[in-house]
Amino acid sequence: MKEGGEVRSSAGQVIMEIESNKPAGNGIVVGGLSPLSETLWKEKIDTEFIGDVSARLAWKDLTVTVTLGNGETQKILEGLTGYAEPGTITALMGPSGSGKSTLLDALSSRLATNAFLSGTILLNGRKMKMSFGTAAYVTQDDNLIGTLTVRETISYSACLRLPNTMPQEEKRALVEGTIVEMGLQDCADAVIGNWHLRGISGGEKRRVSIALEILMRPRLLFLDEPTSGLDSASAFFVTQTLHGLSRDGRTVIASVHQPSSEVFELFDRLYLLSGGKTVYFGQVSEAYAFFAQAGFPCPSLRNPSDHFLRCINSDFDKVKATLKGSMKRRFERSDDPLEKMTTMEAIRRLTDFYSHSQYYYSAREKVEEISQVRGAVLDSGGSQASFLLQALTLTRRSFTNMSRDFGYYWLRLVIYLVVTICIGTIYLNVGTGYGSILSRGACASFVFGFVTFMSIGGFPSFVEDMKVFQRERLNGHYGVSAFVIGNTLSALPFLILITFASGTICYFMVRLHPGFMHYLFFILCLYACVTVVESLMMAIASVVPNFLMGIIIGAGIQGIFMLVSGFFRLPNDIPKPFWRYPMSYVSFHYWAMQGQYQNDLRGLVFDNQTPNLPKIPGEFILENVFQINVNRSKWWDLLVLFSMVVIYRLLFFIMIKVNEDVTPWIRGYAARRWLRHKKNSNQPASVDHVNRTPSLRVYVVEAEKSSTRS
Ligand SMILES: Nc1ncnc2c1ncn2[C@@H]1O[C@H](COP(=O)(O)OP(=O)(O)OP(=O)(O)O)[C@@H](O)[C@H]1O
Repeated sequence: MKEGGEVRSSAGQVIMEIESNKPAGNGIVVGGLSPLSETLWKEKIDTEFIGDVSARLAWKDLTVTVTLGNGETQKILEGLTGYAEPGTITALMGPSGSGKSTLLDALSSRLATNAFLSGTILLNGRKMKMSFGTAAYVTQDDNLIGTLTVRETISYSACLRLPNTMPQEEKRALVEGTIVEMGLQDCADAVIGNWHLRGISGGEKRRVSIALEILMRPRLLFLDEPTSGLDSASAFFVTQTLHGLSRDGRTVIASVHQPSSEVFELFDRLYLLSGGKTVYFGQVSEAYAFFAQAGFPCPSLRNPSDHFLRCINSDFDKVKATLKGSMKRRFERSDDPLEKMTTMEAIRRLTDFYSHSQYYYSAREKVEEISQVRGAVLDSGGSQASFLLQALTLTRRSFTNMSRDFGYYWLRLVIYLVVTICIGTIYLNVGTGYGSILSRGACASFVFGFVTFMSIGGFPSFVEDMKVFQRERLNGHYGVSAFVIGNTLSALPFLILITFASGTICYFMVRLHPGFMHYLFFILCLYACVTVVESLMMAIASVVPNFLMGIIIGAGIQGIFMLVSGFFRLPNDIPKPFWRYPMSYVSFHYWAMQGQYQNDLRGLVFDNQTPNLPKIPGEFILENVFQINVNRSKWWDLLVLFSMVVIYRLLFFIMIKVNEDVTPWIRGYAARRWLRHKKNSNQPASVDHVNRTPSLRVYVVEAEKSSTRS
């Protein structure tokens, strides 16, 4: 390659011109990189292409079909053709349900598993060479950690993704540069905010979400409704920031709902959709003329974008149908051609007009032209930090969040202390009288059953954690193992504190079996149970992101485990099939009770029912009253409990993986089978065009394989 010169294909044909780091007209840096961006890209990109890592995206005859719950199929997008060039910002507009998000998802390989794609998507002339780090995707929801400040949020993200070899000052400079780029200087040290912390505004949150995605300097940026829910000033500021990002040579595509005229003017191109079809694609400045030519001129004093949406929003038909009397006559007298026909008719005319217009032909021509140019393989590969650095950063970040979020552990600690003081006062100095035998059993059952049960109180915080994880995971910030390790290590001190404090109160107030080893066993047993419940709830949160459902499922599972723990029904009396084998052995309560009974009763001597009868040794009670296997050491029970701690953490890991890989695969498989079945039964759906399951993860694996091959 010659700098600023030509690149030739093996056949000697000129395939593209590269003007490295050279600003194009009107200050747009096309293909060039700021020194900061270059640090991140140069090691990753085929040196043949260094100098132009800009993203040219083109899509041709794109159709998306989904399978619905009732077995029907529906076309959500139909034959869309368009392109996006570096240095430009494209607005996807259309009424609600027109397919904006689906188009963004299709372009960024994030389609749902029941959605099937046909047509071609080319990035730099290559079929779908896109993976986690290449294109950044800012979703509608700002899933951020509420207890961190803006600066901390961006800094942690930088540590998670920037290479280990990058000096700290450079990382800091990149963070500060991003803060300035997104106009977040004034709120850089303010917390994001959560249910108990007042934080930054909605507009600022949006900008933080965008900042996190532009940190790695992606060349292609997708945004799903970055301005929805914002007031006009915030919406303008956010769009202006995006406009600025595009002028740095990036390719920006954003779906927008009802932009003000100031916001609308900031976009370069407009892709107008209605019912999944293209109504208009071209320069924003030419849309006005297009609508006039199609017979729907924008009335003076009307915001053009409002007019375009008014023309294609069929909901207006329903509104008009409900008008009565003078309101109806007022519409009928209007000169506006729209009032003389239904919106469905207007949409039909506009789509027909577009498909035969010069706008459509020039778009196709441009798409062909872009498709011929084979540019750089854009793959920044997501995170460039080592696994160790990721795990360490996640541990630090999660620990900071846990220590600042009152609802995560502090509230639980308070409740644990209150409840254990209650237990302590109720069983105070339980002694060794005849009645204390049952009291000791009941106390142990309550502590290891109900007290550990309270750990489900952390579920809302787990769900918040999982949302942040899922956003970051989908954008390739780190892997599942690093997340699970970070979460486990950061929770450790809090769980130790909770079990140590509440266990100590309970142990000494009730005066359980005296002796340090007995005390230690009790605390370790409580710790293991609380940790198992914690892991169980995390595993549930990874697949059930709904508070209520998750808590019900968690409570249900624990309720069943408690039932077979050996207290509510003695072990030998539990029905053998299923409940005794395997359920009681699966229940962590069972092992905790077996161990704690031995820990507490063995070695003690209890009064008999009447004073003249001989005293009862603890071992006798264990065997004959609680039906405990006294030949097994209590330490074996503790060992089983700690193995469960490991198993349940692994379960958490496996559940995330299943949710990520297996569930989408099964859904996709079921949807494909259904489509095939419909085809065989000669129903309208066609599978001929269904050439792949659009799973991002599957795609990434394939992309990696093919890049290794090449
Ligand atoms: N995976 C899916 N399965 C079934 N239907 C879907 C799926 N994805 C999208 N749809 C349907 O396709 C239509 C277009 O959805 P999409 O979210 O793309 O619209 P949108 O223009 O982004 O809407 P909004 O502006 O309200 O977000 C909707 O009717 C939606 O219900």
